[in-house]
Amino acid sequence: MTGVAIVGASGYASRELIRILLNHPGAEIRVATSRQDDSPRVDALHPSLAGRIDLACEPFDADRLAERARVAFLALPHTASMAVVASLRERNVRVIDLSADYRLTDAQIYADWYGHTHTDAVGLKEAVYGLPELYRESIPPAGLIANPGCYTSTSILALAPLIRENLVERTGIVIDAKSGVSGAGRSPKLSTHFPECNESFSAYNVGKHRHTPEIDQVLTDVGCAQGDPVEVIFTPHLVPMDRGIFATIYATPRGPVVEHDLLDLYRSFYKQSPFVRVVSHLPATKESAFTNYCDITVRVVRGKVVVLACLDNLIKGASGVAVQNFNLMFGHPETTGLAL
Ligand SMILES: NC(=O)C1=CN([C@@H]2O[C@H](COP(=O)(O)OP(=O)(O)OC[C@H]3O[C@@H](n4cnc5c(N)ncnc54)[C@H](OP(=O)(O)O)[C@@H]3O)[C@@H](O)[C@H]2O)C=CC1
Ligand SMILES: CC(=O)N[C@@H](CCC(=O)OP(=O)(O)O)C(=O)O
Repeated sequence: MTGVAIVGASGYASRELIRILLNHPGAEIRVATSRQDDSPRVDALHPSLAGRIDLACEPFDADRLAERARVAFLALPHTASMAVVASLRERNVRVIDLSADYRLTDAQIYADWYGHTHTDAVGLKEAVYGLPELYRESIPPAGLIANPGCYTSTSILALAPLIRENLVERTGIVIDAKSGVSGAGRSPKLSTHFPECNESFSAYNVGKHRHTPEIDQVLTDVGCAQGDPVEVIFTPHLVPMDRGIFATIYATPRGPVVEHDLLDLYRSFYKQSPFVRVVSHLPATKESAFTNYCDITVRVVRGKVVVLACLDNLIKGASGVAVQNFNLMFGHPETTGLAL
């Protein structure tokens, strides 16, 4: 049994993570942290967990955490993660970071898109990008996992087969993505206040969303045999639903393409990946909600390739993939605990 710590236990991603780990035969949650003064019980923070966990939150303390846990899941906002990772790695605690702090390999690109200087160069070097479908071999020995973002997982999984096989142009790929409101986290903000977002559908951060360089970086790596960098046009939207990401992606083929051949390519590309379902119908967020699946299909429309993909932002986009990474790091079958 592996002792686990949940750092930032009061948030939405943590709630899902705790729910999954409570059913995991190889994990025991021994530490939960929060900055709240009164040491709240986890089930007081998340009433849906009532009767399932008997643990109170405590302030973050690396020494006390390392006495009880071999791995820490960090569900903190970006910049808060990089402030604690070194203290955990020095104590030999393995880290799965759900924030964006270790996903971009270049500190300057991080500063350009996040508006903060990166303060942990050692961690940036050590981090492994935790998208098992693409980096399964690198994850088992990793000390620090950069868990991918929710929009990014959807977009990267949707495009990886086309990029790896060099079937589409690498610039001018349009990713039109929509997210449910839980994607913005639990802390209240004006844009996610009920009267602002209910019955409303809006785009945001057009041309400057911080997931753009993450998608570019990973897809460029996926297609590195062919050299040219990938540059996507990524437009996120907020939709008035609780959870789910849906991406409609348009790419220009480099030569003639046939829809059923593309579907075969996707099936073959993901045949070892239990959480990617290549479907022939048009997927919907309801079909992947509360699961660790990413559902993908592909169409050819008037000479363009159109890929449609969706997943649950809190599970396959955050906590579920974090548990996939935990499984690979600690020698469990990748699907353990994830038959949701
Ligand atoms: N929501 C989603 O769909 C996804 C989220 N992520 C990432 O996962 C991480 C967690 O997201 P989510 O659960 O949605 O966020 P929430 O806002 O719901 O929770 C974050 C938690 O972190 C703690 N926290 C906030 N600020 C600080 C700080 N400065 N220092 C220490 N702790 C802090 C808070 O706990 P307290 O106040 O009790 O200390 C808070 O509950 C984020 O990095 C997010 O980008 C990734 C993919 C998808
Ligand atoms: C709806 C909404 O606001 N979504 C968040 C992204 C979700 C998330 O937190 O993902 P990362 O960890 O990858 O940043 C946003 O656009 O910033």
